[in-house]
Amino acid sequence: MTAFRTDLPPEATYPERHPDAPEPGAELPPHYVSCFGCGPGQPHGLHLRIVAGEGLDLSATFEVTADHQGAPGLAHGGLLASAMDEILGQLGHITRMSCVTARLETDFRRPVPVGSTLCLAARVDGVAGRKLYASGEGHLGAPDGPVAVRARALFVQVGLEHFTTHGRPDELDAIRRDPSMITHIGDYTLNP
Ligand SMILES: CCCCCCCCCCCC(=O)SCCNC(=O)CCNC(=O)[C@H](O)C(C)(C)COP(=O)(O)OP(=O)(O)OC[C@H]1O[C@@H](n2cnc3c(N)ncnc32)[C@H](O)[C@@H]1OP(=O)(O)O
Repeated sequence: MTAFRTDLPPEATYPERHPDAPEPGAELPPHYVSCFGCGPGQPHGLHLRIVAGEGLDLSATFEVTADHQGAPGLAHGGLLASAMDEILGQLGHITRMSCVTARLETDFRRPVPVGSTLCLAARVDGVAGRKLYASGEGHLGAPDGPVAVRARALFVQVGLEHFTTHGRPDELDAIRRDPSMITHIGDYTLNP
């Protein structure tokens, strides 16, 4: 096991954009209505709106509000890491791999004031078996603005049983009652 690293291993390959990946420019559907990162039904969430790029990449905007403070008037680092985790995890939409985060490394390069818009960018760096390597940044104010946060992550592909085995029964029952709480595309159920 290559523990505690997200470096791309030599055996990694750069996958094709999946033929059924969302069209470039399309906004991705939230994978789960109550997701902290993207769920519209999560009142305390980040409400990221994530858009597919031309290749194996995504972009998003994150409006930093007073609810996201750590120090007075400044974003909490853990929330910035959460935003990066979300957009990096949703790269699975492009490769059609349902993944969970195994490792997330974050560099905080500049303070992020409340009231800022953070423009997020994320890309697949490579895939090795079940492992998907990804990286991304958050730019202050504009997609070419100064980098405030950088992240690199390793995601591991899992089956639906990961969620049915480990998820809390209350939420799983709610999804059984209302399957529209999670996103299905054709015969493909996104990581809930
Ligand atoms: C669809 C799109 C929309 C999807 C939209 C989804 C967006 C959601 C965004 C948020 C995502 C999250 O926060 S997910 C929630 C946070 N994450 C979690 O709860 C995951 C908790 N961890 C686990 O359940 C488990 O540890 C797994 C599934 C990650 C791995 O367990 P496993 O299945 O038994 O596999 P295992 O053999 O241990 O590991 C597989 C390979 O990965 C390597 N590996 C595992 N962990 C690490 C690690 N920390 N650092 C380095 N390497 C690691 C192993 O060495 C191995 O390499 P090799 O020997 O094969 O070479």
